[in-house]
Amino acid sequence: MTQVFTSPARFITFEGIDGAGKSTHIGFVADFLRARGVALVTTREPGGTALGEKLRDVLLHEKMHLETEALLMFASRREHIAQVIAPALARGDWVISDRFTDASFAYQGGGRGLDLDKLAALEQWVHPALQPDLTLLFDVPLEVARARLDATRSLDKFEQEQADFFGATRQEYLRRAAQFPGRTRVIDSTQPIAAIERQLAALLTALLETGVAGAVPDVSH
Ligand SMILES: Nc1ncnc2c1ncn2[C@@H]1O[C@H](COP(=O)(O)OP(=O)(O)O)[C@@H](O)[C@H]1O
Ligand SMILES: Cc1cn([C@H]2C[C@H](O)[C@@H](COP(=O)(O)OP(=O)(O)O)O2)c(=O)[nH]c1=O
Repeated sequence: MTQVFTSPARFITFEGIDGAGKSTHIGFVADFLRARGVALVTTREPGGTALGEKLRDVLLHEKMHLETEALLMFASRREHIAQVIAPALARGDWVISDRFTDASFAYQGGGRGLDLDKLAALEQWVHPALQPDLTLLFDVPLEVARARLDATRSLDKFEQEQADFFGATRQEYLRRAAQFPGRTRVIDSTQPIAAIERQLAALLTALLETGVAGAVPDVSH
């Protein structure tokens, strides 16, 4: 089925602790939307621009002061918004970003303990008027995420953190989800991939048809 989709552009972000399954599902969501005529850009943070990818390399592999880390995340984000996100939305394209500002609250705020007021000030500075229209938070217990990571890849600076770091990161993600229920949908990422895909398909169908994603459906039966 192909249809020309003419609703306003949408900004969708994917969030979750490392190993929750974001990368696994971004391709599914992008394919699902493209098949329905949506023009979209997929991108990621930190990164998404030439400068941002250089900052990503530094951020993922070098030790630095916590506030330097937070500032570089937002510096990368500023460039990303200017070069990629804002122009795409202005053209009418949708944008799917693997992480955005919720990740800074979760990792630098929750995980590392940076004062949330400082992050709120950076958020207000860098994107006072921009928020995602839909945030998909892939939520799993730490043990599940850790087992998935151990099975698949060598770990970067963040992924080498310990359980208490990811516990606090997950809690801050869930706090942000509760703070912004209008845009956030929490996906139980312990489910099989096929079940998660059914939930995502239902959310996206509702978004395309009504402009609102609706509640995460129960697909257990
Ligand atoms: N629902 C799931 N059930 C089982 N394995 C999964 C599920 N989601 C992801 N995985 C696997 O877990 C690993 C990490 O997933 P990934 O999407 O890379 O996580 P993230 O991008 O959130 O760090 C991959 O090997 C992926 O195949
Ligand atoms: C966007 C962002 C990411 N991060 C971290 C979370 C991740 O551990 C790391 C890179 O994210 P990610 O692209 O999800 O890693 P991977 O490619 O291994 O799946 O950056 C922050 O700490 N703060 C931020 O604001």
